[in-house]
Amino acid sequence: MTVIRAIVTDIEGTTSSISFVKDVLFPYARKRLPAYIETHGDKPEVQHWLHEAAKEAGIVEASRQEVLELLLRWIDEDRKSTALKALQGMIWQEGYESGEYRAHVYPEVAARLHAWRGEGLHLYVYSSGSVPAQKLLFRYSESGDLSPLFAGNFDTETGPKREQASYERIVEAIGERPEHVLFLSDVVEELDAARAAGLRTGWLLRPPMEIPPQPRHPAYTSFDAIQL
Ligand SMILES: CSCCC(=O)C(=O)COP(=O)(O)O
Ligand SMILES: [Mg+2]
Repeated sequence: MTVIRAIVTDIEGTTSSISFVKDVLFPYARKRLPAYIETHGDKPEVQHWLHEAAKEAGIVEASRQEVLELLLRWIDEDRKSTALKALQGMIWQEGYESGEYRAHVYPEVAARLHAWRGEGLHLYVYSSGSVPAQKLLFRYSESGDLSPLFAGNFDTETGPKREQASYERIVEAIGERPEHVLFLSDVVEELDAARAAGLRTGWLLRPPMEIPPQPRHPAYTSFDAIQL
């Protein structure tokens, strides 16, 4: 077995519960999106992502109301749109900073990340959530500030998570050979894409999910079970 030198981890369903993202983060952003666009819509960064959302939907000359309705629909559909994720991240910042919530991480995650880092492994995040949203989540986690443990972050600006080319870009960016990189995720299609790019894979199946008799990828119910 080749040595693992770097670990790239997904967030939702892997380090953190799906419920935290779907029942806390998404409703928080959904409720505040109209007012956020109203009050921050003239900022260049917000304008950029509103424009990108309209472009993604193929709407030419979209009104602000049309883009808002589009974004609300995308939140309900859990669409992994880079523009939506960027805007959600800006809104979530207010919730973290006001102490409205802290980010869920599974109980063993912080200690395991610290242990891997202590062993000299380089840790990265690859999530559909925007890079600023990823940094906030680990900074304001229930297990304290975990953000210094990560050497880098990747989001869908690197490419979709179910495409081989995205993982090829990530290993190139981190400067490792793919066989020395372990990708952790709860989504089998993401793991298939990572394996196609030559990475090692680990499938997180958090209880009440169960490991199937012949899993397509090495499967674990927690980070503590992962064999490097
Ligand atoms: C960065 S926290 C928000 C997570 C999010 O918006 C999301 O879509 C999660 O996707 P993942 O790729 O982490 O499963
Ligand atoms: Mg996931």
